[in-house]
Amino acid sequence: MPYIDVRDVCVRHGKTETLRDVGFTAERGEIVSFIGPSGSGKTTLLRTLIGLQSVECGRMTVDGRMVNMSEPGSAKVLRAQAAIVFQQFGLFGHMSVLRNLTLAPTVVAKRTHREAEHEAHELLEKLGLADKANVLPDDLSGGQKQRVAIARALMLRPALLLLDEPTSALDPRKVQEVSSLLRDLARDGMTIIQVSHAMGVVASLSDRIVLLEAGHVRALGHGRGQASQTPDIAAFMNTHSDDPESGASAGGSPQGFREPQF
Ligand SMILES: Nc1ncnc2c1ncn2[C@@H]1O[C@H](COP(=O)(O)OP(=O)(O)OP(=O)(O)O)[C@@H](O)[C@H]1O
Repeated sequence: MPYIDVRDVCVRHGKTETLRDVGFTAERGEIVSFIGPSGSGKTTLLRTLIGLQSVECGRMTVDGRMVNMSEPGSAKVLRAQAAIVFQQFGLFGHMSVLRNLTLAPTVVAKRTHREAEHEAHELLEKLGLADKANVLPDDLSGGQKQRVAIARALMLRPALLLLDEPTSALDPRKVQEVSSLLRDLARDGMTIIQVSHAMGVVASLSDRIVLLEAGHVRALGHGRGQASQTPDIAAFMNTHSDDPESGASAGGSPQGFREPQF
């Protein structure tokens, strides 16, 4: 049984069907990328996975346990093991970077301040932010805020990490560093799901790709750096690989995915 098994998810906003019969699976330790045109439903699907979005139909199991997707507040199975990084980062502006990182672990997870601070300093070091611990978020660049937001999510030691465009504010070198960190985390067993417009990052990181189009799954791709991929995914990635914000040059070529095995 896959670690995540999502089937037939439908989401509606008023009269608009934002997601229609969406499904995919992921194994533990895999990196899954949601790609697709603007407005195709990627962020909505990410929010749905962590119980922030009401659904009209569909089912999902995580680690073999059923998540009640029709009641956002009841997604306890997920809350216990998932963390999300939003596109707007959502940092607490009046708290130092260090406090942003240690707040949830000390208050919610009841870890000691000493332990949480030690871990926070380690993560900040890893993400090239060692000198920013006592700085307020407003005094950081967009890319620094993005890395702080990722570090804060990692402080929760999630089994499942959800990321909405995790490299959008980063320069190419930082894209490489964050990609490398995500790869290491996945190798250690963390399942990572990202929404991304950065085709180079998608190509180099993804074990699976879900191509959304107008709220439904246009194609599912499987495999990192393998010989072929689905024509629809290849076409989408090739058309979007010249996007200057795509990070294509930083992360590798969009070519080379294995045939889908869903
Ligand atoms: N709260 C909401 N109320 C009404 N419509 C919404 C809401 N959230 C999303 N939508 C609509 O759902 C569709 C999908 O939005 P979503 O943000 O999931 O797309 P996306 O693929 O992530 O887009 P982008 O790449 O531009 O971020 C859009 O048409 C959007 O307007």
